[in-house]
Amino acid sequence: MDLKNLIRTIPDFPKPGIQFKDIESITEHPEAFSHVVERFSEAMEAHDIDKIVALDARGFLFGGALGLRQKLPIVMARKKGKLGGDCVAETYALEYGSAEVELQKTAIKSGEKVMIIDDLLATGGTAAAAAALVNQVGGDVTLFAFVIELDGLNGRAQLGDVDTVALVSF
Ligand SMILES: O=P(O)(O)OC[C@H]1O[C@H](OP(=O)(O)OP(=O)(O)O)[C@H](O)[C@@H]1O
Ligand SMILES: Nc1ncnc2[nH]cnc12
Repeated sequence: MDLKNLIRTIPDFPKPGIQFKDIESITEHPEAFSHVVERFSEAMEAHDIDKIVALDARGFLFGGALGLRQKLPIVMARKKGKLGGDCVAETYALEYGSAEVELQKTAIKSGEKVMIIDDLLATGGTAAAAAALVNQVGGDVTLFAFVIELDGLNGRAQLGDVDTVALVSF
């Protein structure tokens, strides 16, 4: 499956100079989407994951599909103001701005092994903020999974020594 070739690039979105990698070019092809879920399934075999934390918004697609495939609970880390209930929050920088992400305090039980999943790793700010949230509520992040990694932005440096899988890099 040639995922790399399938992924559409939208030039100058959402800001001039950004080459936006559009994972909808994967989800609109069920065979490719299914291939991605199987690759993530393989990557998590070595980890005894208790829960999947899916990142807002495109990470929900992959986290949702993988969680169902693996019969694991899925929780959401969302942009500020969307979740409700008692939340922990972290602010982070993006390739094209900054944002704040939240997780419900009851989403993770102390000691649970967590996989964080998103469509894309760029600067690593989003994933690192999500990991900080999981840590704040007592969880243990043991795996990061991304469909795409943007090599030039050194996002992995933000993720410490936690196992990290990315299926395609640009
Ligand atoms: O590694 P980083 O530099 O943090 O960037 C990666 C994040 O940026 C994009 O999301 P975005 O914040 O644009 O939100 P969206 O998925 O809701 O469009 C992407 O889906 C990742 O979540
Ligand atoms: N180049 C990019 N394409 C898609 N999502 C992104 N998030 C941050 N940078 C991105």
